[in-house]
Amino acid sequence: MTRPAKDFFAPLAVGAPTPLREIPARPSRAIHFFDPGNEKMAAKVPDMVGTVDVLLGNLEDAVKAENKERSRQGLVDIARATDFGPTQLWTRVNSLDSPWGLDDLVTLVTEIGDKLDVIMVPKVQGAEDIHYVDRLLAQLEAKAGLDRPILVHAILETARGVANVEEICGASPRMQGLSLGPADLAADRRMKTTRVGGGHPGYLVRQDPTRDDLGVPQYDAERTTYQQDLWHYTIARMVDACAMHGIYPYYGPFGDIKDVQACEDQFRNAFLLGCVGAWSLHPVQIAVANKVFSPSVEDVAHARRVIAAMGDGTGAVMIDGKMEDDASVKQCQVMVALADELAAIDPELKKQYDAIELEA
Ligand SMILES: CC(C)(COP(=O)(O)OP(=O)(O)OC[C@H]1O[C@@H](n2cnc3c(N)ncnc32)[C@H](O)[C@@H]1OP(=O)(O)O)[C@@H](O)C(=O)NCCC(=O)NCCSC(=O)C[C@H](O)C(=O)O
Ligand SMILES: [Mg+2]
Repeated sequence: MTRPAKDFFAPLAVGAPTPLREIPARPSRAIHFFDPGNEKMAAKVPDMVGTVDVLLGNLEDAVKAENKERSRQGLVDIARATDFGPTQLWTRVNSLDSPWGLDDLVTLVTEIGDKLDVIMVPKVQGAEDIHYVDRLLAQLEAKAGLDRPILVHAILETARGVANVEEICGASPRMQGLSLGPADLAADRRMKTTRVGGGHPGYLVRQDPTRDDLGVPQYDAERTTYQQDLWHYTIARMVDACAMHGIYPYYGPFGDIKDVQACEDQFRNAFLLGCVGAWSLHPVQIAVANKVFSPSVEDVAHARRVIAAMGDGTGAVMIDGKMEDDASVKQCQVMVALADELAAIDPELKKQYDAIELEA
């Protein structure tokens, strides 16, 4: 049974901080993964502060079993030694059924809980996983004397998780957002792709055959094919569930590091559908995510024009031959609100948005 409404925002342990009523819209275009136990990667972290919205110390998949403790301790050391300024610090802990998940939570919250913004929980199956983490975090926060709650981000990477996506999003006031985990999800669903995210050339639709003068289909004639997005359905479900609960959806990883163009396309599909960011696995993907998840100057200029022309936001006007009304002004407000949030933390973007405004 879910908690009654009157108890939903009550702390789950004596001395734990009061849960937030609203999840702040903090820019998180790129969630950059690094292994805190990898000396080369860890050495790069201090210089990445301020260049990326989120730095995430990854303790789960991609960290070898024999290095789990080293990576956990590495994250504690980095968090203590680094001033993260405007950059958020997240972690991805090991799954709740693994030998490391409990120690990850206990160690990180009690030792660096004051530095951690969000804990990403992999392979979430249903509300029961979030309830478990919720109560444990409250106990640990109380023990550590934390004065603000750590937020929780769930990765959607099992068929059961997808089926339960709405209840996962609404399971706790700590829920900050969801990411797609396309590799684990593909395996769990028995999809026949071995790629880490992105499309597949076999997932396509084909143009109808042309016909000869007698109307006979020419099956052997060349026909254009159009590759489709394998992840469209899941991302759309995530976006609706997140929007319904006032939390944030993210595309996950794109494993073909060298193919920055296809990465950009996959990220843009997610952006257009409503996602606010994606994972970056390699430094080269940070710029891709920052570009894609920032509204273009043209879109911001257009949105501001529509808002200005619509006055109190009701009625209908024509702009450049197109009808704008109460609904389209709301779309424009989404665009401008995001631009304002990003401009507040990204001086280069601010300059671009301000310059367009002057020209308009
Ligand atoms: C993908 C990598 C293994 C590639 O590493 P490497 O071969 O070392 O790349 P480069 O030689 O191009 O690296 C150049 C330098 O940059 C450093 N580097 C590389 N990646 C990072 C990083 N993420 N953060 C910081 N620094 C990084 C290298 O050390 C080189 O340094 P130097 O030699 O001093 O110049 C590697 O990028 C990597 O391991 N990335 C992270 C992978 C990861 O986190 N995977 C887990 C997330 S995806 C997932 O879990 C699937 C999901 O859950 C699902 O189910 O779908
Ligand atoms: Mg995974």
